[in-house]
Amino acid sequence: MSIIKVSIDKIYGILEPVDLELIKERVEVSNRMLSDGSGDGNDFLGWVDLPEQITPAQLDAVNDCAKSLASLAEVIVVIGIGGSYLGAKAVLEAMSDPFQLLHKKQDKPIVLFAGQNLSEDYLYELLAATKPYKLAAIVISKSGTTTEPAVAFRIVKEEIETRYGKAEAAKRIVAVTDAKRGALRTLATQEGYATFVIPDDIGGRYSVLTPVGLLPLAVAGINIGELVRGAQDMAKMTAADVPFDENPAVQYAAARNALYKKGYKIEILASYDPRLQYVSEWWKQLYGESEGKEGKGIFPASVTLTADLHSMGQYIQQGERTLIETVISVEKPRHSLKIDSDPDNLDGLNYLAGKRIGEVNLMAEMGTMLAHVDGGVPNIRIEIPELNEYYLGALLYFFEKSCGISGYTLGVNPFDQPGVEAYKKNMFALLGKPGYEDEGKLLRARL
Ligand SMILES: O=P(O)(O)OC[C@H]1O[C@H](O)[C@H](O)[C@@H](O)[C@@H]1O
Repeated sequence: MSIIKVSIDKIYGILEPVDLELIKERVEVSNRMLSDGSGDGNDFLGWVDLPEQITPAQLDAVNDCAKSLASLAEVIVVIGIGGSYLGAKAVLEAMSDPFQLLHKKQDKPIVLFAGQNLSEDYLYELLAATKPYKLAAIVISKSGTTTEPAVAFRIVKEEIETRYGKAEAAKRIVAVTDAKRGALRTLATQEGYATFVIPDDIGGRYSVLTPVGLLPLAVAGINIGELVRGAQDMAKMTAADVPFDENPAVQYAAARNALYKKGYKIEILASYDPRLQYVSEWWKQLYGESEGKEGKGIFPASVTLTADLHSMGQYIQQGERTLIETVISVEKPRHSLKIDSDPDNLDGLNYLAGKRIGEVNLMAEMGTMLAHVDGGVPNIRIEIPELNEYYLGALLYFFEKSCGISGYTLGVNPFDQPGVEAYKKNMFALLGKPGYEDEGKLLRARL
């Protein structure tokens, strides 16, 4: 059995088996386009075979750098946005104890993120809170020119240099960027920072298994070897020659594209563990930037359950019927916690006595799935055995593969994001960046 199981039986009733049959061949062709490089954007396919190409020496280099940063700092600020942020954040949250900061003993450096917003207060408070701690930074930008991380890095760099001096700062800052291009590459060379390269043929949202994701995760004590091993196994299980019934990536791509054709235009990724919230955020960038173009594409949304059943649940059950619900279901909790019997039973919960919280969560998941299906929301279920590095690596690669397949099936280039430039142009013009003077005048007149 595959390490990830995709169940699509709960789309029937809304779709006929024939709807899926009609799309099967197309998704398999799309999968072959990824492996033979015959589709649009084929200069960005480096991620497809990346897992098997990662060598033990590369992992050692990342782990060694992580160790040296960790030996210098109690807090490491990871600066990046989009694909240079979400993969590391997703795995870190999924692997972490949400209450780690309350533990008296911190045996790993605390990893904080910056550069993923332009909030003045966020950055101010980050600087203030980290004052008592030994500090280091990892700055990540493929293009090396993205405004948000560049602004955050200027501020954090200044803080580190003021505290430790320029020479020591150069030991506490590591840059992950393009091999040659971009302001960050120039800056890193000039300042003498250690660097890791983001390969040219891997776009930001497909870069979690490059040093973009691996370095911050290694610093946080995550076993990146296991993460890569999971992805390696998933690459084999989703290869173009694996038949449809055994290949979770084509099954998922087929189900969502068949539903899209029938007018299901919003896909909600749901999970029943808040530690998966950022896996959903990572997934939203992956699918949103890959498919949302040329007036097409499923809108990726997410909910964390059961919390959102008490807010978004009403809409999902009875709102406009254009929703697909895709659930990431984790079979085994990391810990065991049982509900005890209470002699007074004032809360009426004795019927749950002896059950683990996980069993209650699973019944909530099953009950919700059937209720939503009955309400007209087709359900796709993605099961993983547990939340560890190996299965997370497999899950991330599964989503990447399925996303490439989905994009080609939809008829778009899943590896560009031309629409993202529009806001940047306006922001530069409004901020008075040289070269944008005329646009600036026009925009200001409209405000
Ligand atoms: O890594 P960077 O070049 O800084 O890019 C960070 C992010 O910025 C963008 O504008 C893109 O839409 C994303 O795809 C990218 O991941």
